[in-house]
Amino acid sequence: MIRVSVIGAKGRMGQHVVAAVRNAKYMELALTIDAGEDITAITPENTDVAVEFSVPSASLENVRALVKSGVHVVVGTTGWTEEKMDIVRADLKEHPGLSVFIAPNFAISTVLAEYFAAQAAKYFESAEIVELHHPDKVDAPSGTALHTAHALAAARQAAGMPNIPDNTQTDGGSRGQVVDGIHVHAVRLRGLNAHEEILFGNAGEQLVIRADSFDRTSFMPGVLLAVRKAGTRAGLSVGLDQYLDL
Ligand SMILES: NC(=O)C1=CN([C@@H]2O[C@H](COP(=O)(O)OP(=O)(O)OC[C@H]3O[C@@H](n4cnc5c(N)ncnc54)[C@H](O)[C@@H]3O)[C@@H](O)[C@H]2O)C=CC1
Ligand SMILES: O=C(O)C1=N[C@H](C(=O)O)C[C@H](O)C1
Repeated sequence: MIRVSVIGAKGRMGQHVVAAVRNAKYMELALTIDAGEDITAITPENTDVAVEFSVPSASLENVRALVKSGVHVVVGTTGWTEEKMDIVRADLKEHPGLSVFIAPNFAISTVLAEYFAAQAAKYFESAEIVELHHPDKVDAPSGTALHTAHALAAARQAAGMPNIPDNTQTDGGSRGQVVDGIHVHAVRLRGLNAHEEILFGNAGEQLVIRADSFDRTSFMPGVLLAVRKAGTRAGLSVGLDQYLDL
C-alpha cells in the first residue's frame, strides 16, 4: 500500500485528490492538511507520498517542509519559477533518493496538446496561446500556459526562427502577456474549468491545438500515476510527459 497525504485537502483539487486516493487500488489516505494546520505532522512513519495542491504563495514552503520530513512529494500547485525550483533542488541534496515531482497540468489532453504544439512550433511563423479558466482561479496566466509558452519558445529557438511578426503600434493591454516572446491571453468565465488553445499561423493557413478539461476528474489519473511513480526518479522533475510513452 502507498500511504498518501494530501495538502490543500479542503480545496477544489484537494477534495478530488482525497476521493481519488480513497478509491485507488493499493493506496490509502494518510493525513489531510489545509491552511493553518501542522504540515510537520506528515512524516515517513505515516506517509510515503504527499500530494500538494494549495496556493502559489504557500507551495514552496510546504514542499520544503515535506522534503525536510523525508517524504516524496507530488506538486500540482502553480507559481513555480526556476529560482523556487533551485531552492528545492538544494534542499534535495540533503535527502538523496527523495523525489519532488511538479506537474503544471495532470490532464492527458493538455499534456498531449503541449507536446504536439512543441512539435508544430518550428513550422509556423506565428504562435499565440489562449488559456480559459473558471473565474475563481487566483493566478493568470495559468501555470500550464506559461509552461507551454516556454516549450514553444525553446522549439522556435532550437529551429533558429526569428521573432514572431507583430506590427501593433498601440496596446492598452489587449495583446496579452508576452512570455519568452509568445503572447499569452487569459479568459476567466463562469462555466469554464480549464482550457487551452495554441494557435499557429502561416500565410493563408492556421493550426489550432485545443485541450479541454471539463471536470477536475480529468486530472486524477495523472495525479495517481505520479504518486505511483514517486521515488523512481530521485531529485526534482517537472512535467507528466516524462511518464508517458511519447
Ligand atoms: N497541475 C494541475 O493539473 C492543476 C493545478 N491546479 C493548481 O492547483 C492549485 C490549487 O487549485 P484549487 O484546488 O482550484 O484551489 P483552491 O483555492 O480551491 O484550493 C487551495 C486550498 O489550499 C489551501 N491552502 C491555502 N494555504 C495553504 C497552506 N499554507 N497549506 C496548506 N493548504 C493551504 C486553501 O485553504 C484551499 O483549501 C492552484 O495553483 C491551481 O492552479 C489546479 C488544477 C489542476
Ligand atoms: O486553477 C486551475 O483550475 C488550474 N490550474 C493549473 C494551471 O494554472 O495551469 C492547471 C489547470 O489549468 C487548472
